[in-house]
Formats: sequence, structure tokens, C-alpha cells
Amino acid sequence: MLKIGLIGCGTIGTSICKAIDDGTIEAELFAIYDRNMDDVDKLLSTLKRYKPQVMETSAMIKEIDLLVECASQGAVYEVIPAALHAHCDVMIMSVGAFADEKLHKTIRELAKDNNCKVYLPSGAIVGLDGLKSASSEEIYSVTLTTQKPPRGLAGAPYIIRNKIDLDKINGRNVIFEGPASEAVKAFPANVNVAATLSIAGIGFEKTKVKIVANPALTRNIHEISVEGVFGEFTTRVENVPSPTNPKSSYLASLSAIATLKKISNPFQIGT
Ligand SMILES: NC(=O)C1=CN([C@@H]2O[C@H](COP(=O)(O)OP(=O)(O)OC[C@H]3O[C@@H](n4cnc5c(N)ncnc54)[C@H](O)[C@@H]3O)[C@@H](O)[C@H]2O)C=CC1
Ligand SMILES: O=C([O-])CC(=O)C(=O)O
Repeated sequence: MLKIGLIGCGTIGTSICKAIDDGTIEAELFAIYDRNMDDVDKLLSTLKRYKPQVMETSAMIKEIDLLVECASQGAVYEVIPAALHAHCDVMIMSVGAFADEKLHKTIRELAKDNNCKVYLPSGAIVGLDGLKSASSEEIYSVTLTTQKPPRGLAGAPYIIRNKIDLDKINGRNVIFEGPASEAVKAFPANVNVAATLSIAGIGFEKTKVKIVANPALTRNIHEISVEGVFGEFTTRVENVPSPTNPKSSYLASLSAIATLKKISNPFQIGT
């Protein structure tokens, strides 16, 4: 059975561990880690079947088959290269870290050299399948428009740096427009999806991102428009925010679970 270690015992981490615990994902939950022990304890209290060990990732990567990162972009730097060195496969949620070209290159090379897989789930967006197909020919443009209720953007470095008072926004307000490379640094916990889109499509500089704060919303909306030789498509998803973290859509947790279900299943059907 696939032996999993996990870093990040917050919203997505807890959903994943519960899905392993209740058998939705057929895998062994071997170990977990978080820099915040309260989050570790809270997660452990939700599990009925598994009592994973709590250990630093430097120790767990010697024992596991797959390391799941659902912590932060900083954690990607701290743990992913080491895990690949240790011949672990990895699944990464904080995909925005890949905007750092050096890290991106290092992760690709380490995965190749150590014969490891790097899994990036679709996360909170829909349409990556079409973009991947279309990418065999020229893509002219990819645009992501993300709308969130203001509290779904709270704490972002861009909001703090520009002293934007989210409580004072009283209508649909475009607060950022720029390339994905800048968006994922300015909003590291809000638009990792822009990174996944960039990697699947035309890269971090050409992928355009617009971020809108909209107090009228209760959902996180991601609209993707793609134009290329194939024609054009638009997708739109209206995501229910996770109750424990309004920045992260519930679909992101479900996407992580779906990816792990696929990885852990020895029986694969379809192309
Ligand atoms: N790819 C996608 O579509 C999506 C990605 N995300 C990203 O996934 C990650 C997890 O999201 P959530 O579970 O909602 O966040 P969360 O804030 O609920 O939980 C994150 C947990 O990771 C821990 N953590 C953060 N940095 C750490 C480090 N360096 N070492 C150890 N522990 C660390 C925190 O203490 C916290 O318990 C975030 O980076 C988030 O931005 C979120 C939604 C969609
Ligand atoms: O969950 C979402 O709606 C998107 C998100 O936070 C991210 O991509 O970082």
C-alpha cells in the first residue's frame, strides 16, 4: 500500500488525512508534520483509524513513498528537493513556488535524476484538460480572472504592502492585474491556480491574471479564457470556500483527494 507522509495540517491537509482515514483514499497515512503543533493536534483529533507519527519531514522522507505538501510556498523550498533526493514522489499544492525558475528547474531535474513523479493537482480550477490538449499547438493567450469576497484575500503581501483596507471595499474592485509570475508572489495563498495554469500552458510571464475583490460574493470564482490555434474556450467555476480557510476553495481539497485516489489505485482505466 502507498505510504504517505504529509506536511501542512491545515484545511487541505485535514481533508486529505480524513479521506485516507475513512478509506476514500486507499493508502497508509504514515506521518504528518506542521510547524504549528495546535494544527497537528486538531488534525489528529479528527482521525479514527490512523494514528500517524508526528515527525520532521527530514525523517519521514526516509520511510515513505509519497510526500504530500499542503502547507505554503516556503515549505516547497524546505522539503520538496530533499524528498526527491530521497527518492520520494511528491504532490504539491503550493504550486506558486514554481514561479521561481531556479526552483522549478531544480525540481524537474531532481525528479528526472531520481526517477520520481511530481504531481500538481488541478486544485480550485477547471479546464486544465483542454489547455493541455490545446498546448500541442500554439496558444495565443491565457487569462485567469479570480474573484473572491474580500476576506478571501486578507493577509496577502500585496494587500498589506499597498495598505488596501478590505473592509472599505464596497463594490466589485479590480485590485491586481499582471502576469502570473507577479500574481503568485503578491497573493501566495490565493492564486496558486495561476501557477498550475502557467505550467500547463504558456508560462508565468504570458499568463495574465486579474484579481477582483467583490463583497457581493460568497463564493470564490475562477474564470479562465484560452485562445489558440485550436479555437477558444472559457471555463468558470464558482467555488464554495473551505469553512476553515476562506482563501482556499473546497474544490482544492477535493482535487487533492482525487489525485491521491488515482495515484494509489493500481487499477487504471481509460487514456
Ligand atoms: N493549487 C491550488 O489550487 C490551491 C492551493 N492552495 C495552497 O495549498 C496550501 C494549503 O492550503 P490550506 O490547507 O488551505 O492552508 P491552511 O492555512 O489551512 O494550512 C496550511 C498549514 O500548513 C502549515 N505550514 C505552512 N508553512 C509551513 C512550513 N513551512 N512548515 C510546516 N508547516 C507549514 C500551517 O501551519 C498550516 O497548518 C497553501 O499554500 C494554499 O495557498 C490552496 C487552495 C488551492
Ligand atoms: O482555492 C482557491 O480558490 C484558489 C487558491 O486559494 C489558490 O490557488 O491558492
